[in-house]
Amino acid sequence: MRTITVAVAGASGYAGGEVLRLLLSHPHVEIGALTAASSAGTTLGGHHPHLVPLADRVLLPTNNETLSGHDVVFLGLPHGQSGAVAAQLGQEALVIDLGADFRLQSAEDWTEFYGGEHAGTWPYGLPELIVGEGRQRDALKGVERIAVPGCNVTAITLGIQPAVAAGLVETTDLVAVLANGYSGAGKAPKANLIAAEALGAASPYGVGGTHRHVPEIMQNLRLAGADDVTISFTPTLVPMARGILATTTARIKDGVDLAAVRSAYAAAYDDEPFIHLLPEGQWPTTAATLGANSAHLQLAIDDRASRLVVVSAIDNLVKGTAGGAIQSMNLALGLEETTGLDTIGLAP
Ligand SMILES: NC(=O)C1=CN([C@@H]2O[C@H](COP(=O)(O)OP(=O)(O)OC[C@H]3O[C@@H](n4cnc5c(N)ncnc54)[C@H](OP(=O)(O)O)[C@@H]3O)[C@@H](O)[C@H]2O)C=CC1
Ligand SMILES: CC(=O)N[C@@H](CCC(=O)OP(=O)(O)O)C(=O)O
Repeated sequence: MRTITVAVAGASGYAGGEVLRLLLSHPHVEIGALTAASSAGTTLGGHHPHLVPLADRVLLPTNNETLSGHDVVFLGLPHGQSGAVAAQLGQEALVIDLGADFRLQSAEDWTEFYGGEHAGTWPYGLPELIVGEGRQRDALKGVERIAVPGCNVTAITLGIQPAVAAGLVETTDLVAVLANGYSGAGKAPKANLIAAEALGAASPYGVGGTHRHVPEIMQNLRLAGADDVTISFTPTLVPMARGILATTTARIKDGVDLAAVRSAYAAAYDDEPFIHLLPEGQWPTTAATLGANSAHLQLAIDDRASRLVVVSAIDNLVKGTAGGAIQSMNLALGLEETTGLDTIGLAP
């Protein structure tokens, strides 16, 4: 197998750093240019001291000159910045955007939730997404562009899509709440992340159907088979560095019991290397997924409320971003999908 050269734009950020941490264990990858914006000229070690083998690498400015000549370019840039950078890159490189710019199919949704001009739509990098009778992985082979999903979207989609695809639940009054670690917000200082106020507190954000991941979740569940989707989604920031614990509930259809639901989830996920439906009675925790490209799921039926309850846990930076991105890269390049990725978490 030839060596794959990889450049990472936004290497000083959390998502770019996590791509590099994982790629350092990828057997076929050689790490090329690392770029940033205001951090250009500094060394990577000053931003990511844990990436010891790359500590002395100097960050370059982000432009066509520094990013060209690689087989793969990862873009870990703030929303709205990837379009302009990607437009300069030729088709010879596989470009993988970790941001939101190319995820949505609807330009109206983009303008409503992000504002401004929609950059376009790229093949969506969630290999396990159920699309009709198939999986999204089939659409990723040989592609030159990939849009990596939002991390909250990944946790919720993986949690509820088997029930939607199997027609076991109503899809017009889905409810999802989740707890989210701070790293999901990126490294730039933000008002709601001042340590003295946020440490020790759980605080909601994006309340009232305003979070920009709502249209992306709906897009996925339509692909999974829902004719009509409505979801009320509320994230909460909790004082942990990484991790997402999502609880998604849906009104269960008459006559559907837990055995039928478990069997639909087993059929959907038994062959998936990174998705684990836990044994009955065992509940997902973020800790068990930290550092791993895993999603852990568990199910219950709330009989009194007639609702299916699905709890899903991921590491936002791994299965939610960098790990999912590398899984999709492997598929696009014709490598074994699991290359360089593992399922072993970092608990406690
Ligand atoms: N954090 C997470 O859990 C997840 C993040 N993502 C997505 O990944 C992307 C990056 O997020 P994250 O790493 O958290 O953000 P960070 O704020 O941690 O990092 C942003 C990076 O982008 C660079 N940058 C900023 N502006 C520009 C620009 N105009 N041109 C080039 N580089 C620029 C920064 O460089 P400098 O140091 O010079 O400022 C930095 O390297 C976002 O789109 C985010 O939504 C997706 C899923 C999950
Ligand atoms: C804590 C926190 O703010 N989390 C972010 C995670 C979003 C994310 O990383 O996904 P994108 O690529 O779409 O930005 C949020 O919920 O908006």
